[in-house]
Amino acid sequence: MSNLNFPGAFEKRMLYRLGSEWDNFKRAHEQSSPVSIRLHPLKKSSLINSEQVPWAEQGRYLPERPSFTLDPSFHGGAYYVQEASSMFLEQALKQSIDLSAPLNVLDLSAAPGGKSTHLLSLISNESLLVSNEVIRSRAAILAENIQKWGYVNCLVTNSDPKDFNNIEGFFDVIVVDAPCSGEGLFRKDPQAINEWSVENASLCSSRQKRIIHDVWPALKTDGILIYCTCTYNPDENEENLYWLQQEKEIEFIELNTNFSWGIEKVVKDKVSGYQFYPNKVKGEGFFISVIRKKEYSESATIKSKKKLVAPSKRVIESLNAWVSHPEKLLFKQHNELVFALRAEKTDEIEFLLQHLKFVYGGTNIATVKHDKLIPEHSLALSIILNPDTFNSIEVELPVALQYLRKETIDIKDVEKGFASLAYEGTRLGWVNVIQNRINNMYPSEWRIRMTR
Ligand SMILES: C[S@@+](CC[C@H](N)C(=O)[O-])C[C@H]1O[C@@H](n2cnc3c(N)ncnc32)[C@H](O)[C@@H]1O
Repeated sequence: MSNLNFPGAFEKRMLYRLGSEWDNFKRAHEQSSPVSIRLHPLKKSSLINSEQVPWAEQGRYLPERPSFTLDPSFHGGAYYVQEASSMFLEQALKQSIDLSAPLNVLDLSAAPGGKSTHLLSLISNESLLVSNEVIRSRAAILAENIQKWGYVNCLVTNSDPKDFNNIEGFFDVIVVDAPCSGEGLFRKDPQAINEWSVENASLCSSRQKRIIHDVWPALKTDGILIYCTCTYNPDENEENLYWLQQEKEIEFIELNTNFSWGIEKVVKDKVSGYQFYPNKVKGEGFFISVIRKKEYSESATIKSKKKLVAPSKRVIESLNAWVSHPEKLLFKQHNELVFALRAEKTDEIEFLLQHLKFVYGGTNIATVKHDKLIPEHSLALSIILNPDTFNSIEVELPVALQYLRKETIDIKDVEKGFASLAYEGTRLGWVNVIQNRINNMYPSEWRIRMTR
């Protein structure tokens, strides 16, 4: 990375803001971006011993960028590739709310799923995450990443922020990782420089205000709004929050940051936020602020129409053996598909579905075909699979890659029936072992096309 040409107006503003730090800021953009991942807390990974991201328990820096596409563990959801600064969400949550409580959490602008998978690792099993993305094609990628992460307490939706207007006082936490002018990504993605303009940054600022305004009623009194962007533009950060402070009764939550992390506090009147600069932190540009809603909010009355239907008793009895804690789940069926939801959140999910556009919910368990049950791919990747029910076949890298490319695989001496395929202890999906062959059940739409 070298010789980035910053837009003139950006350079002028940053020079004024950073003063003597400007040269260091520019120099940081001549270095390559640190590579970081966040480990799944319940799956295995050989990358666990890499250097830890100081503000995120499962965050790890890698010495260089490997080919993630050719690492089967990545496809099994053993880790998520995520920029380190944005993992600071963990501190924002841990320092502002009791994460052992059963919470309703909304990630409003969630695709491709970095913050949502992180949230699922942090909240309790009794909590519910609504992971929403307004752009349809991006919502599909989000659903894929959520399935790979394998938690059952999540609902993926494809709604506009204003659809949350009717879900008054429902959420304990709302994360708005707002679409922004992306100045903090200039190093990692120089294309962001070409897309930047004064007009676009100003449009982003107005859109962010509209998003916060639309989603605000859905936050409970005393609930937490975590607002973040990957930009330095004050109009999209502290100025927007200053506007919020003028409009609503709120309180900013101060976070403890270790001096050595290099994070800068931004203060404007009563507004406080935290800014990450690539010359000071080991990560990209980022802004985050944590706000408590102080004004009164009516709480949503959970009246659901109970549209979701249960599968037959016979199906439930069979599937009870497929999952680890069947007593904590409710199975529901839509056409041939049976999926599981956390029992205590089912009414809330039914209520939410009256207002939001459903994409994916809970964990897909099985397809009912005549009187047979065929395990769903999501179940293989999920943390609720009962590991004793199906055979698991551990394979080496070449076979794992053949499997992920959906090619024919040849494994000798395995029992007939459905079995999961695992690489370094992480399940990748299902195979069906029949007489003389093995059916590769990897989803066609997810197969990898890269050969090396
Ligand atoms: C910064 S990205 C989110 C990244 C994501 N939170 C993560 O950690 O992986 C912002 C998201 O906002 C979505 N978005 C775009 N326009 C929006 C709007 N008007 N309201 C809400 N979200 C919007 C984008 O599609 C994009 O997925």
